[in-house]
Amino acid sequence: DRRVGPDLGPDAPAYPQHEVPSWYRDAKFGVFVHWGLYSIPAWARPRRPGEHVPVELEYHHHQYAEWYANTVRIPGSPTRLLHEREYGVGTSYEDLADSWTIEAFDPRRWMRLFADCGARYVVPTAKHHDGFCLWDTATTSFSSVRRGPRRDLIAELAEAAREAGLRFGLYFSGALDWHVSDFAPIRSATDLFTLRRNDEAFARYSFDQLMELVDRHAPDVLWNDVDWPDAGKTAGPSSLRALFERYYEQVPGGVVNDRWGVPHLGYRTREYHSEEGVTPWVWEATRGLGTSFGYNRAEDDRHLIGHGDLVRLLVDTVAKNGNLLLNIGPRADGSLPEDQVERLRHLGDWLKAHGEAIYRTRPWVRYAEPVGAPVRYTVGPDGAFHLIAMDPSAGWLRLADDLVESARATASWGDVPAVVDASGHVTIPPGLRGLPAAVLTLRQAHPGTG
Ligand SMILES: CC(=O)NC[C@H]1N[C@@H](C)[C@@H](O)[C@@H](O)[C@@H]1O
Repeated sequence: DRRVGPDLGPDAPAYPQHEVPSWYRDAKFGVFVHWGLYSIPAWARPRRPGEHVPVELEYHHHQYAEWYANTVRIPGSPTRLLHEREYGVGTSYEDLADSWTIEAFDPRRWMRLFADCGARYVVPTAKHHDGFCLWDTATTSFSSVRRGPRRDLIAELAEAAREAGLRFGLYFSGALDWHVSDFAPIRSATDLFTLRRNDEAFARYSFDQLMELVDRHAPDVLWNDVDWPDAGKTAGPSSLRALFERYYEQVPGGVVNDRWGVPHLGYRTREYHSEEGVTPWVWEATRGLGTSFGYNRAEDDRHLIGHGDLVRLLVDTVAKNGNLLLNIGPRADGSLPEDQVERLRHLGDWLKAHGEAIYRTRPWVRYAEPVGAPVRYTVGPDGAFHLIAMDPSAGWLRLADDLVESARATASWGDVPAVVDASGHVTIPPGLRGLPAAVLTLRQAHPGTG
């Protein structure tokens, strides 16, 4: 029962054409940061990987800690019970704003870490569904400048990101803002579509907020979430069309995602999912390191993706023409959870050794083989062809027929020549068998260059 979008009628705006910029396609790896009031309670009912939650409990047991403001309002939810126990019945979620202190916040350290771990862009939340603004906005007093930290966190993050050589994007919750809505809590997928404002005043509010951020920081990525208020989807000075036109004018190398609810997008997004194969469109896989974007203190190492699986997730995504936007959920005080940092560093170490097979590459005509050892393919800007073995511990693999000839002539594991026999059997050097993925590079032009 997905709500049919508004009938935009004959005056439906014509949206600007805008290519996904090559910096974005070359970047391959970005860091998402969900940080806000929800990081104070930092709690959602932990969901074990693969656990099935019946659809009627989806929202009652929401695994996203950043949804606390909604979950806490569902009578009897585990979040409501925890909140009453820890904060008392009389404390609202919004009251927490005044208790937010960020004594451990060090934006330069964050950005140096992300850059050192191989990220090329960073996308922090400017405003999530709770409506709390992390920048010096003139549109509301519900912000990190007027409450709690009394600091313009987006400005500090923007400066630190660019100082660290990172592209700087912004996440914005276009459709949901629970501070300026007074609906009942969302308890189903249907509620998610019906319990939201679509009026002109809200469309203008969202437009004004996002334009403040565009005018002030010229973000390289506009990462809108869920949808946009319907009243902003028709013609008018504060319409989405006007927003895109102003954005592209001010940020010619900028890029938007695909969650605006109108027939305009930059790259497509997949959340905790992947594409099936190489796609003609540019896309981005996003997920938390665990089952939540906002920090969830109820999660432990068992809930987080394995170090090796994280490397293979990036490789698989890139081979399918995607980027990975990996989320970090800082604690309220601005410190970064050690188990998250550890995975980021492990990915960074792999990228330091094998980044040539990732950055600035493009997919080949196929991303993998239907049978045989799991491999992924990428093609470098210089024509170098990379076969990435996804299970080096097997010790060997058999090349597809169309690769054997060029492999026998030029293949190497880094600077170690590869041992390839006439049947395409190639040995994986023992020293590489402990890696999460090993890279065989063919330097010579090969069949089917993508
Ligand atoms: C598919 C979709 O609309 N997801 C919304 C979801 N996006 C994540 C990146 C987080 O920000 C969630 O809190 C948000 O609800």
